[in-house]
Amino acid sequence: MTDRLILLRPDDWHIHLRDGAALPHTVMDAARQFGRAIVMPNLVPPVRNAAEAGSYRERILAVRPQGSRFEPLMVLYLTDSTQPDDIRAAKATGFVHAAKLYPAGATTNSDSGVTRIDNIFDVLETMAEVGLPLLVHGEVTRAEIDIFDREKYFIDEHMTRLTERFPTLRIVFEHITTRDAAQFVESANANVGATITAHHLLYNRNHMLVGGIRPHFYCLPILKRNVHQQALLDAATSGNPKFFLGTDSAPHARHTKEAACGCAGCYTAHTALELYAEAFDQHGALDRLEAFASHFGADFYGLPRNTEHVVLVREDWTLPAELPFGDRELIPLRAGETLRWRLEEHA
Ligand SMILES: NC(=O)N[C@@H](CC(=O)O)C(=O)O
Ligand SMILES: [Zn+2]
Ligand SMILES: [Zn+2]
Repeated sequence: MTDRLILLRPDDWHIHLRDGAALPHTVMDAARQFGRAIVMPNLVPPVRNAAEAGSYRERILAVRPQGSRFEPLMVLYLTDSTQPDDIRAAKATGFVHAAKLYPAGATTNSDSGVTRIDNIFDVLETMAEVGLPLLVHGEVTRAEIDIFDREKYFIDEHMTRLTERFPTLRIVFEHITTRDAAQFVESANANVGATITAHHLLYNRNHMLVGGIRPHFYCLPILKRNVHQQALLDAATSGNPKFFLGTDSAPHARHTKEAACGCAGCYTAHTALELYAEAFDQHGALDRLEAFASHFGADFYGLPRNTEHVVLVREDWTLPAELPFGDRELIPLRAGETLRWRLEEHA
């Protein structure tokens, strides 16, 4: 049995760092685990252009822990009024690495998202031309569609035609949660990849709903049934380079989750690698973890792989019951519970 894993330092290809008083906490956690992270732009107001991405990046760098070389990879938030020139300007910065499509109303802070995908086809054309990947929150938002089916509908109504219409555009189907999405990505062309979260590998909707409703398991896209969890585990551990690590770590202060109408998002950045290691270990695939966590994402984005290493040891330890979060507190996934793996401070 492997008790010590040395991995090339991983990157997180989908994280929410938030802003303001939250930022020192989220950046510290991300920087301890990852070399780089694709930083989601769903602030209020969102990160819509190169200038906004530049100032957000500065705010992140300002709170980076001493000695850390953690690199935030910035993302534009597409709206109905994004123009091809916004894409060109963003690409020219060198620090914007993608643009994100949030269907309006699909998830946290998506009110300014795109109302009709066809309205931004000229923008997508430009992205294909300049080589800026499109990141997609793939859920339809129509009220009559069941929340558990929204990803599947998005594939049928949008993903298929997007990949056909823009065959040279790199597209990341973010935080996939269904067997349908895994199959779609597998059979799509080589420009289509997907991120998979640790919580969708470790849990299914029973964990959220059996024996009481657990708000800290509530995220979007919502946890699905067990067969989908198994399909995601198969995809993540398959060695297929289209599937790579993206935590979708999405912090919300405790009082906004433990509420009558609680926010969507799980906080996993604090123990991301430990959680992924547990999932891969349970699936008998620890030998596949490094490629998923440290190779495939960088390769997909056309960035060099990291050169430093991190060490994971098999060792039980207990997470704190809560973490500080500005002047509030944050309940991480698995708060107060035991983890099987621990990331060592230094390699
Ligand atoms: N995943 C979530 O449940 N929430 C994310 C938004 C998102 O990634 O869809 C957030 O920003 O809180
Ligand atoms: Zn999302
Ligand atoms: Zn997200």
